Amino acid sequence: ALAGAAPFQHNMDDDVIEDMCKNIIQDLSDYGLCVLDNFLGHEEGKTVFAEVLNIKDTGALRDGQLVSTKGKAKEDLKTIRSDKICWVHGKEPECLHIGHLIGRVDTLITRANKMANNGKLGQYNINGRTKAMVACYPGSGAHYVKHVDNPNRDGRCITAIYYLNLNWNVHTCGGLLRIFPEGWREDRVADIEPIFDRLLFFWSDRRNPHEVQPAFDTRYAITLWYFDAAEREEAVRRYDKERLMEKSSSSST
Ligand SMILES: Cn1c(O)c(C(=O)NCC(=O)O)c(=O)c2ccccc21
Ligand SMILES: [Mn+2]
Repeated sequence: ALAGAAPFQHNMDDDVIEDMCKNIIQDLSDYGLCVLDNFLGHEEGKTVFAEVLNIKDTGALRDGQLVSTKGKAKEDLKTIRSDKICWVHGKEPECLHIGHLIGRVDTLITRANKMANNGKLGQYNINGRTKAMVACYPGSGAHYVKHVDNPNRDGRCITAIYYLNLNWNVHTCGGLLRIFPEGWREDRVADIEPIFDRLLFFWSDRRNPHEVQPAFDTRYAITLWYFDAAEREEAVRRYDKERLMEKSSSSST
């Protein structure tokens, strides 16, 4: 190892991984979502949090969703600033601990996909993912309207969110993630508190509409979206065709 490079946490031992994977497979098939707490452990969680704070301090975070301006007076737009995001590979020198987190989640998802019946997790064949989206909600009532991550088969099948918020209390800080799982009774929702070192998985498609309720303290999370090979390939093909059509129609005009 490079002199002075902190040797990252030894690999999780196998039966710990196996256990977590069984938990993920069981919960995703029963509820469409799965929560793993104390995922990295306190010390490692804090190294990831420190890198996210550094990203924020360097000003790399950009406005996420557009705050709808219609019907809102100018001044209250400022108060409800929206989420801010940036995309991280995990190989950047200032993001090595985020990279380590990504590797750990990759290990789980890959292993769970192998372990699930006939090598598919919820009938998926997971072969890739997006980069990591680092998100920050400034504590000014910023929220995220109810939405589905992947409503139109863009290839994303599992959303993985890692929360970084130390001593988060939803009663005073808000920022609750409320999922409205399809098929649950009308009055049944899944309320997930964005607490430190918590890892959440859920199906990315229309089965899991969800919203982030207004946050009154700074709220950080890192999201990865995992791809199903077939759905992604089909989505890319569709996208390329659309671009081709656009080009041919624009060139013919
Ligand atoms: C900032 N932010 C999000 O927070 C969620 C989201 O669903 N978050 C759930 C959560 O943080 O608990 C998103 O799904 C999302 C999608 C595109 C761009 C930004 C986005
Ligand atoms: Mn979402």
